[in-house]
Amino acid sequence: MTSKGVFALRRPIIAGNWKMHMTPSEAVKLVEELIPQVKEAKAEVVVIPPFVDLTEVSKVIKGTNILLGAQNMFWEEKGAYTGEISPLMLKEIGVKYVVIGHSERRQYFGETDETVNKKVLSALSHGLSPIVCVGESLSQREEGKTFEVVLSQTKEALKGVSPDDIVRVVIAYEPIWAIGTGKTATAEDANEVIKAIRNTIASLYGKEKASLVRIQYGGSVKPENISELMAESDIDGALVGGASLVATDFAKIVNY
Ligand SMILES: O=C[C@H](O)COP(=O)(O)O
Repeated sequence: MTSKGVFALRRPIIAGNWKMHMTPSEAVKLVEELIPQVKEAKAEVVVIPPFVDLTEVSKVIKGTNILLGAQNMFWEEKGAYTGEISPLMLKEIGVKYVVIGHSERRQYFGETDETVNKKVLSALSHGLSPIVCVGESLSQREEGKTFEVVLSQTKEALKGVSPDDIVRVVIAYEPIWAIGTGKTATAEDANEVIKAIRNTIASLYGKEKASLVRIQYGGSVKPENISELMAESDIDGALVGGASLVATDFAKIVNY
């Protein structure tokens, strides 16, 4: 039996990371369109708008099956940290998930394994579930370093996470070369890396815990390739960028 068959408790999670798209009024329109189209979804559905849209989107999705995520957060609760957003602020407006260590943040905003780890620990201690992004660049893949890079990012991100909390962590495997490029890792290749991530979690927390951790694939996920990805044994969902900006496309992905 596949690991999905044995561990049916891993409910798929499909999240739309809007990145720096959608003003508050556009955001409201998008979720209003989305709500009726995803209400029968078997997967957990998450939308991840920019910070300034969160309050409005939170109001619109109240009472629906759509959950709210944020794209980043700082690890402190409050203080003189101009421009930052704290876990308490996110909690109060109904955020459940927070993306941490997206490759765009690692690339453009100086996010490191160390800051990722601090944010993961802070999110967990404030009752937020982190969606921790890991993934290799094209040159790392070409040099045969995919597993080394991804597994090291995973271990660093999880330092100090307790066995109780590990099941609240979601990992998103996003090969950087597949993000926004139209190039997708083959479902099989993605599954191999995701299996290796699960084995790493098993080596740290035991097989049973690892079997409960949800690991998504991200990188040019579209209505056309979602079924193939979800058919793999270890892929538990998707972190969707571009295709989550069009309600009908995101709905098709969610209802794969
Ligand atoms: O967070 C989402 C990913 O970076 C994937 O983006 P994409 O679907 O536009 O390739």
